[in-house]
Parts: sequence; structure tokens; C-alpha cells
Amino acid sequence: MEMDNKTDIKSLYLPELEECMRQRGEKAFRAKQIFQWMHEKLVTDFDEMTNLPASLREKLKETCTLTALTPVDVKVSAIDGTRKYLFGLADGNVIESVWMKYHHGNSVCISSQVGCRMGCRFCASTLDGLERNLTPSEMLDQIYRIQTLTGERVSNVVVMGSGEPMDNYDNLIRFVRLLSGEKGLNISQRNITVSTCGIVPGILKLSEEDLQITLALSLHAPSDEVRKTLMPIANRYALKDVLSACRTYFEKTGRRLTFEYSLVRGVNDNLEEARALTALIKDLHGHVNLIPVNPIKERDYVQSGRKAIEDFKNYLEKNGINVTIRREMGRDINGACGQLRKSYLDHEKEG
Ligand SMILES: C[S@@+](CC[C@H](N)C(=O)[O-])C[C@H]1O[C@@H](n2cnc3c(N)ncnc32)[C@H](O)[C@@H]1O
Ligand code: SF4
Repeated sequence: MEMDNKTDIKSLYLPELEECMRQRGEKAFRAKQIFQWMHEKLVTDFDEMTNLPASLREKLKETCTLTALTPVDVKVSAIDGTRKYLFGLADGNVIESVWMKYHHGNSVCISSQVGCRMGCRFCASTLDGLERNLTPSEMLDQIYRIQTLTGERVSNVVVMGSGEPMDNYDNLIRFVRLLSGEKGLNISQRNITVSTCGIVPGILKLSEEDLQITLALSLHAPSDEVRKTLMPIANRYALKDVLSACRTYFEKTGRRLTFEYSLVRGVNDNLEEARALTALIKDLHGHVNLIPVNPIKERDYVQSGRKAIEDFKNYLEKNGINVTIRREMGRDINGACGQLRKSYLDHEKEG
């Protein structure tokens, strides 16, 4: 966890931080104090760590970084209070995160990479490719900053913002363990969902981690043929292998799966596809989340009509599949994931 030869201490597990303190000639209990300042009190500056001697704070400033994202912009939905944050990173990159209020608590959707290299056809996050992976501390700090800015506790986290989490695997795992750790925000692993476009080795590895998180698979089509037209990753991993990996995840963890299915008019939304989808996942005990595709100006995909969406849902339901239509949160604030960042970058280029 070295950045510019400085240690990214917010990405360290407690025993690693203790070792880091020992190397600097400090007592191990200092690590506990610092860990608490970072992960419970959510401070953004070493000078706020008031129970540390000034000399240690200076030493930390010289040799360590304390990741703290800077809010660049926030859009608040007049419809449902959803907030979309644009955060600046230390290297000048920007990322977006979303805060949503549900009756069961507050949920944050975080980005796992700056951009994405997976190239899904309807997704704004991938239009400029992948810039870089986010560090564990940059993933955590999206939640920490939002909790501080809203003043409200976050109880659910979904890794469904820009980026493919399995393409940043080690940082993702560290992030999940720090976020759910007893000495951090202590968010239950059952309230953490990781969404993937279907990277088979990543899913299999995740099933061995002894984690209780929910796995969401971006399925989007019941056949390789249609899936390939929407998601280039389908050329690498066949559906039968992706679903077999999902089955392994379910068997190893006991966690029910979520299948995301973005409905695109005339592409994947007819009843023939609903039938094929039912056959494909029937014995996987999963839950289908239908997402009316959110059109982006760079592509010409169109959202399915209300009736087609309802018919699709009813077909699945009648055939024993647990299904919901995703409520469109923050419809009025540049909806699709990656779009706020994209319009910010385009504006910067023009300016
Ligand atoms: C942005 S991705 C991030 C997580 C991961 N990379 C994945 O693909 O599952 C989260 C979900 O949003 C969906 N998505 C992306 N762009 C969308 C759009 N314009 N309309 C509807 N859903 C979209 C993706 O297909 C995926 O199911
Ligand atoms: S849908 Fe997910 S994997 Fe596909 S380009 Fe967007 S962020 Fe990447």
C-alpha cells in the first residue's frame, strides 16, 4: 500500500498498521488510536487526531497519506432525495457515488474504478475506457464522506457504480473486510452487494473468501448470442460457465444471487426471452432485478415500454421467479451510472 513512496494507511488492516507503527519506532497502541480516527471517527486530517503527540502527527504527514476525497459537485433529486456526488481524488481524477434513502436505511452505491475497460454497450462508465483502479481507501472514503456530509448512518453498500469490481479484485476484498470490520463502520456483510459483468475466475475466487456478501450478476440476456451484442465480456466467458460459477458461489456461501437484467427495447425484452431466462435460472434460487435501461446520448438504445416491462415481469413471476423492477432513484439528476462524471469531463474539455 505505497503511494508516491508514502504509505496509504487507510487501506491497511489493523495488524499491518501496528507493524507500520513499530517500523516508525512507535508503540502498537498508537495504531489502534489512528485506526479509530480513520474508520470510526472518519477524520480527514492527521491534525484532527488530537490524542497523538504532535511529533507523531508530523511523522505521519511525512511518511503516510490519509485518503480524503473532495466533494466537487452534488446533485439532489427533487423527487426522492437521492444524492449524486462527484468526488475529486488526490491525482485530479473524479468519480461518482450515489446516496439513496430507502425505508430500510440509507444505501450508498460506490465506484470501484476510474472508468471501466469492459465496454458494455449501454454504459456511460466505459465510454472513455479505464483510467485506473481505486484503492481500498478510495472506495471506503466514498462512504465515509457521504456519511459525514449527510450526517446519517449508511447501512447498505452496493458496488454498482463505475468500474468492474472483479477487475480490481484484491482492493475489493480489502475494502469489504475493512468496511465490515468490527473496528470500522461495521456494516454487515449481508448488507454489501458486489455486482459483476461475469468474470468467471473472479466469481470462483470470491466464493472461497468466506464472505457473506451478496453477489449480483449482470446477466442482461438469456443467450450468449444476444449477450455478446450488449457486453463484450460475453465473448470471453460463456453463459453456462458464468452461471456455473454463480452456482458455486451460492453453494459455498449459502447467499442467494441477484441477476440484473437491463431491459432494452427490441433487444432483450420480448416474452421469448423471458421464457429463456426462466429456464436458465430456475433452479438457481436467485432474484431478478429488472432495470429499465437508462438511455445515454452516445448510444441509441431505447428503454422498453411500460407494458413490455410489466409483461416481462409477470411472465417471470408466474413461472416461479422472484422478480422486482428497480425503482428509478434520482431520475431527475442525470440518472445512468457514470453519466455525471462523463458530463463533467466533457465540460472540462470544452472549457
Ligand atoms: C455500472 S455496473 C457496475 C458493476 C459491474 N461492472 C457490472 O457490470 O455489474 C452496475 C449495473 O448497472 C448497469 N447499467 C450500466 N449502464 C446502464 C444503463 N445505462 N441503464 C441501465 N443499467 C445500466 C450494468 O449493466 C450493471 O448491471
Ligand atoms: S456495465 Fe459494469 S462492466 Fe460494463 S462497462 Fe459498465 S461498469 Fe463496466
